[in-house]
Amino acid sequence: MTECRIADPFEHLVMLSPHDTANVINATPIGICITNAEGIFEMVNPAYCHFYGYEKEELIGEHFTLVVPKAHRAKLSQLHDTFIAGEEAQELRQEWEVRCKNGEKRTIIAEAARVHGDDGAPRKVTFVVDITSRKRLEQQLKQANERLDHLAHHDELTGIFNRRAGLIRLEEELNRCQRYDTKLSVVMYDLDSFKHINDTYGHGIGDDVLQEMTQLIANGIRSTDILVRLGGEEFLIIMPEVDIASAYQAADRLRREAAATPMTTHALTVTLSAGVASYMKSSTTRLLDRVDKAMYRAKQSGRNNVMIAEDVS
Ligand SMILES: Nc1nc2c(ncn2[C@@H]2O[C@H](COP(=O)(O)OP(=O)(O)OP(=O)(O)O)[C@@H](O)[C@H]2O)c(=O)[nH]1
Repeated sequence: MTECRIADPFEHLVMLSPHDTANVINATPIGICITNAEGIFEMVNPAYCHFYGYEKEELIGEHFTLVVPKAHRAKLSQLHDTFIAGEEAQELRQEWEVRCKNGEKRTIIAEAARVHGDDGAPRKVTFVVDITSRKRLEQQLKQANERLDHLAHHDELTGIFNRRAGLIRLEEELNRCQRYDTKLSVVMYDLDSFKHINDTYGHGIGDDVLQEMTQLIANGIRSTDILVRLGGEEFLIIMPEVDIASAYQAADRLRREAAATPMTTHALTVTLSAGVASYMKSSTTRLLDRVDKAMYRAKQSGRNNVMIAEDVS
C-alpha cells in the first residue's frame, strides 16, 4: 500500500522578522489598512495611501468612512462594527464604491480579516484592489451590447421595430391568440406616391417624411399596439385584442390624420393606403398575405384609402 503523505503548508516558510514583514506590507501593490473596533485607521500602507490620494498622516486617527461616499457611510460603518464584534475571521470579498481625496469615485474589491492585537482587542485588516478600469470597461461593453441589441431589433431611421423583430412579435402575438382564444388585428400601410416625394424634394426630405409619419402614427395608436417598419415606406401595426371593426376605425382615423398633417419644412401633404385584417386561425404568412392584398386594393382604389381583407382564412 502506498503511503499517503499530507503536504505541510509551512514546510518551506522562512521566518520573517518584523522588519521584513513591514517591508512586504510597504512594497505590496495591494492597499492594506487596519482599523480598530471604533473604525479608526491605525495602519495604512503606501499602496492604500496612493490609491486614495491621502498622506498616511491624514488617514491615521480618522474614521475609515472618510474614504466612503456619504450615501454608504452608515451602512459600511454598521458592517464594520458587526464584523469586529462577530465570530467570522474573514469577511466576504465584496465590491464597493469609494471616494478618493480629490472626490473621484472609484470601485474596489475589498476582503477583510479579523485579527487580535497584542492588547487582545479585535481589529479589522482590509485588503483593497482597485477595479475601476475593469468596471468602466464592463460598463462600456454593456452599453455597446445594448446598442447592438437595439440596432438588431429596431429600424435606425424611425426607431421602431424592424421587419425581423416585428415578425417575431407578430408570431408571439398569434401564439397568444391561439392559446387564449383572443382577437388580434393588423393594419398594413404604405405611403402613397413616396417615390415622387424622393424624386422631387430629395432623399433627405423623404427620410423626414418617414420619421414624421412614424411619429404621427405612434402617437395615434394604443400603447399595447406594436408598430413595425416592414421595409421602405411599408409599415405594420399589430393590434392585440382588437377586432376588425375597431382596427378599421383606427386605421381610417390615422389615414385622415396623416392626410391633414403637413409634413416637413415643405409642408407636404402625404397620404397613406392601408389594409386591415383579423387573425383567423391561420399562419403569420397567411395573415400578412391577406392584409397585403387588402392594402393593394386600397392603392388600386385610388390611394388614400383603407380596405378590409377578404373574409377567407
Ligand atoms: N427617403 C427614403 N426613401 C426610401 C426609403 N426606403 C425606400 N424608399 C423609397 O420609397 C420609394 C417607394 O416607391 P414605390 O415602391 O414606387 O412606391 P410609391 O412611390 O410610394 O408608390 P405607391 O406605393 O404605388 O403609392 C422608392 O423611391 C424608394 O427608394 C428610405 O428609407 N428613405
